[in-house]
Amino acid sequence: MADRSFLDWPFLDDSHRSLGMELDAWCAANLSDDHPHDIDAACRDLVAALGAAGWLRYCVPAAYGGVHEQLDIRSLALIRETLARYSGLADFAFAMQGLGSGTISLLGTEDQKRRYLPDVAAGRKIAAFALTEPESGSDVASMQTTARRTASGYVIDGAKTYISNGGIADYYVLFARTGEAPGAKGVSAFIVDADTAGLAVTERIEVIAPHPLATLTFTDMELPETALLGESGRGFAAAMATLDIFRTTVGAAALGFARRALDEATARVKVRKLGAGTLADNAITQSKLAEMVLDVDTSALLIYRAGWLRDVMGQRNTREAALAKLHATDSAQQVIDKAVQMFGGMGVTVGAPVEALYREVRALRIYEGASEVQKVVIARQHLAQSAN
Ligand SMILES: CC(C)(COP(=O)(O)OP(=O)(O)OC[C@H]1O[C@@H](n2cnc3c(N)ncnc32)[C@H](O)[C@@H]1OP(=O)(O)O)[C@@H](O)C(=O)NCCC(=O)NCCSC(=O)CCS(=O)O
Repeated sequence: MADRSFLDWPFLDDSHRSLGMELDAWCAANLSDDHPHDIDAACRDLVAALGAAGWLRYCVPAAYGGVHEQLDIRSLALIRETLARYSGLADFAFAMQGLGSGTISLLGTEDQKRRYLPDVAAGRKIAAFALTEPESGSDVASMQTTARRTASGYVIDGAKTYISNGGIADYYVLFARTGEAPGAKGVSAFIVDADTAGLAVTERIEVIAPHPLATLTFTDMELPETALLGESGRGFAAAMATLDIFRTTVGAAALGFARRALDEATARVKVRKLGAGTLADNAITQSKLAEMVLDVDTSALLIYRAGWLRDVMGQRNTREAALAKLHATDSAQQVIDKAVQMFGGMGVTVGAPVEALYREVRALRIYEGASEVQKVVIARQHLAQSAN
């Protein structure tokens, strides 16, 4: 049984304690370690199941079928870390409903919110967030996809890649250059239904922890004016504000993977014979276990602090979200690597839980801003704050 004592920490309240316990019970009854062959179908089923059970209601504000008046980062983090302990794909399905609707929750018009958010919360619409391009990953401001203004709306040309849910999404939140100014100030956000003429899924991408992922191209794709999401020219800030919420939850998913690895390793070392005792009696094993416990607890503290700062204190948490993502994803990789080592050959055997965790955790140090980007964000925030 995973350590649940963190639920009593002061960053969380009673609603989080019951959410953590109820979701854990749901996961135990409904999720498995199986590796499905048809990933698209498995994802669709997971979105439908998470929607039917009410967990996706945490992805949208209460006025549109959600639970909290505004997105509660601690709930999102708690859900991601709990799902990730049971199933990487279930965590993925949940995460993308949040990331792919977050900009609408933050900046959408009443009509846009009513059109998309209740369906996202119910699991009836699958969401996606289309930011990364073939020639611009970390450097968002240099994106090349264009949105040309016309009398009736916009015409979009360009490409996006590594788009999660690409190919199965019902709509995409798309970022494109409207050109008010060079760089970050000339980008706008749009909502694009997947069946819009001119949108094509041109490549499906296979990765080490399978999930739906694709390259999209846009050729003379016409959008109405009502597709604009937020103010024209403010799309870069909109993307960053959305990532401020969801980067903390990427850390939480990594934490869930790390907790599972620690549980698997702990159970293993208690029974694995070594000399007259077990691996758990060995000082080197104990040193590794201590480092794993330390990494898990520090990640949890950083994650729930980042959420609390925004949820409760109402403060911008760009710095804290970046710290949480950086530490939780990097250290989860190390926790899982140690667990694999404790399992020996069994740890790299296909189908072993720690083998799957080893593959699942890797992308989290890259997506929603690589570890190197988080360091840039943290250093800039630190320098700006130290100048005051
Ligand atoms: C690396 C970066 C942080 C660098 O950004 P820039 O140097 O190009 O831009 P800045 O000068 O920092 O900011 C420009 C502008 O935006 C405002 N801003 C910046 N951050 C925020 C924020 N958090 N909230 C609100 N506003 C913000 C800033 O104040 C400036 O405005 P003014 O000039 O002051 O008016 C950045 O490029 C970056 O974060 N890169 C990482 C990209 C990334 O995370 N990609 C992830 C893609 S999504 C994904 O991976 C999931 C895909 S899914 O699985 O499908």
